Amino acid sequence: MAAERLTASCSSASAVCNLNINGSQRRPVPLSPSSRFLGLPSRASHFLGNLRLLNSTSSKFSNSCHRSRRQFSVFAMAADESKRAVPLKDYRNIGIMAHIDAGKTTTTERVLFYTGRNYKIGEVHEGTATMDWMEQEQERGITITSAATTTFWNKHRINIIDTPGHVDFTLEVERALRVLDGAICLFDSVAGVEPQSETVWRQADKYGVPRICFVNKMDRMGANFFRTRDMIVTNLGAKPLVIQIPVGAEDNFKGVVDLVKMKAVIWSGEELGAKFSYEDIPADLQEMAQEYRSQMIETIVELDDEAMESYLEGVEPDEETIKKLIRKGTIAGSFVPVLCGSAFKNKGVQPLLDAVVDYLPSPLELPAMKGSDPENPEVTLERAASDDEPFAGLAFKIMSDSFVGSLTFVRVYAGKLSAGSYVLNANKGKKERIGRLLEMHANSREDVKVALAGDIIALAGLKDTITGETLCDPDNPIVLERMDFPDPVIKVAIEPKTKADVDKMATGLIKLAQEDPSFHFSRDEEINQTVIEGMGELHLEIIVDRLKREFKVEANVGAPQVNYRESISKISEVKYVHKKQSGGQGQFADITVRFEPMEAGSGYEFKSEIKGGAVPKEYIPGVMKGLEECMNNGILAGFPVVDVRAVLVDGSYHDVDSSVLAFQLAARGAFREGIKKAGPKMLEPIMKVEVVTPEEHLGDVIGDLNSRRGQINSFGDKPGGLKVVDALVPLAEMFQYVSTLRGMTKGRASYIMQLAKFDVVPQHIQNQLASKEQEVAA
Ligand SMILES: Nc1nc2c(ncn2[C@@H]2O[C@H](COP(=O)(O)OP(=O)(O)OP(=O)(O)O)[C@@H](O)[C@H]2O)c(=O)[nH]1
Repeated sequence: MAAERLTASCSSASAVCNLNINGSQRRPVPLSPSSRFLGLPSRASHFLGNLRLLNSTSSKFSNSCHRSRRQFSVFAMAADESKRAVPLKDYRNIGIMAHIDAGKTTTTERVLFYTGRNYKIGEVHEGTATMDWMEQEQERGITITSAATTTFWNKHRINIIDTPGHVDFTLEVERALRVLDGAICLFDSVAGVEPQSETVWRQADKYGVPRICFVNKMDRMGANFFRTRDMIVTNLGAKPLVIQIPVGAEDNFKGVVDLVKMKAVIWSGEELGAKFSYEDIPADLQEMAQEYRSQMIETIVELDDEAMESYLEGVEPDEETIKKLIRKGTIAGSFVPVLCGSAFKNKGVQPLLDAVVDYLPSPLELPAMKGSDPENPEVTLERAASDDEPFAGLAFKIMSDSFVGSLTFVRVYAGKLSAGSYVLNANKGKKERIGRLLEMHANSREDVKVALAGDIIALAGLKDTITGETLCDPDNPIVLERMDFPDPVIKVAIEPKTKADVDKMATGLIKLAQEDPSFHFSRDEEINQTVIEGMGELHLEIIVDRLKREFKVEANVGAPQVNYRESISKISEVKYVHKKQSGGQGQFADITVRFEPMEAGSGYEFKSEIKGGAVPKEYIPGVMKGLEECMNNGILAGFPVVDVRAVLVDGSYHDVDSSVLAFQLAARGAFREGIKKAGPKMLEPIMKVEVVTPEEHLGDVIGDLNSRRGQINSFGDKPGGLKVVDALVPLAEMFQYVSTLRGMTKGRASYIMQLAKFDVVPQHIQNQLASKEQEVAA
């Protein structure tokens, strides 16, 4: 099962994104009713099956959560009165990040159990035994995940925000990381640091999210805590701070040595709720425990002069100081505390929760949220985490909901939000009425009247807000820093099967695009075609499946195509004069534009260096419009042009004959000539691919990757006598790879892939793409 799930994780190329429902799409994308998506159930359903599998346990525990509503009501009452039941310093907004199968769901369920939800836990592994269980999941669909769950530990309120197990949907991870304050990073102690952990780790670095690591599955054959610790150094470039060491391993895993207390924590059994006790450190571990404790203390005293001085004089810091310093270093990102356990065998979860409380930050310990003034984007504004600040929150997820239509999940950064009030969507400049405020607990919900700074809340009935937008106090507008949504890398044409499907499809596409900024669609009336774009095959398969299931749309879907880009390699400067005199008023515009290559991922930028009104202000929008139109249609094969800055350097005008339109047309001419002179090039998405295969198929796997224009970067070993191959391969060569790999290795190999970079397309392929474009244009 693990291999199957791993395989499923890959083909979608890993996700991410921008909402662009109006983007222009001139070139027709072939549509063959063959439907690799709708007509080919095998692979699609394999993927979807796996997704359902992921959701299944959340639904199990979600249902069970209804049983413990009383606890929530207590909180809700306090919130109704705008009083804090839990001080903000005792909030922890956290996520659990992991490579697929590392045990995120199992750990989350244990967390919910030990934090007071007295229900029978649904074991992930039980479900995998029967297909019935997956069918049941199919019934439930893929929309039942919750985005946030609230629970309590040692009087602290812990909001756990979903980060999906499936890093294919990187956007999901990205937006979760954007709104959480700390994270638990889970590793499988046998596999160590796996590629998707590396990806999420880098994302967490990007958002500066403090982390603690939990080396899970210590009961598994081949478990190795210290190897995983070393991989945290080599693969992640992080500084681990070992604060526990395991007592035993594999079948003999009994508990942990807590290096802060210098006590062994031993569990009496492995059943749910098994008791644990603090005991003396076993004799055979005393030396090792002492060594790791010394390392821990030497690391942390560096953060505090006084503690360092005492330590040098031979005085060890006391428990309280040790905890304070671990907390300080964790929040500052100086190191990552490393713990271990076995979620499945119910060992190590309670100390993990203690570590969340002890070492991860409350909203108060993080820098104030930054944003900009919507009226004047150059002005930076801040909102501190406080109920007394003006309200500011970020919508980070939209979810369809069968009861209330759609739910918008908002992280409240500052101020209070009341049911029935009006807030400003600062990105759109529109007011939204807050209908119901719902506090989510897995799949159950509780109406509350007020949400406070630090809360994660679901809003029902918002009309215009999409993921990534800021809601704020209308009298104190602010646009909070947006999340990054990289552009989609593949696209397919989609055509409704019947007239009745046309409207339903439009409604469905709009709703899905609102939920998922990594999904774009566009409609070209001229060629009567709708194209959907996403981050990979799996991503678009899910979209098509959701159109079918949730919006009852039957559609034909074409084969996937890569979203190529065009760019330039050097600076060019052109003077272009647009001049026409055909009786009556003429047209005149004269501009000089410099085109400069920019760093990868920079998109397109326009700058004006006009001095002394050489081109009057009122004509500059014409130049901008002309250039922008052209940027959607590169000169090589009509793909969007990226990473280019266009600078309007100089120009002249005519008092009578100049107009906005004349400057727009001049800009188009300047674009054509300027890009031609700037060394135009075509770019394609390159995927980082990792294939895990039995040794006997290694040769075939490598030969096949080479034939796909792959560049093999490294080989390695995996537990179980498996080989791992790391390669960079163009996405265009990876369609259908899952079935080739399966055939080649009798289903024994698996792979994952994610977007690594955009790179120049080899000349012969550029020529093919360009001649295809010419055929289409003709
Ligand atoms: N032996 C052992 N198995 C575990 C442990 N934790 C989880 N598992 C098993 O590992 C498999 C994957 O666990 P999940 O909790 O679904 O892992 P996940 O990270 O949520 O997986 P995705 O949601 O698919 O990414 C299941 O069969 C679990 O029963 C553990 O501590 N020890």
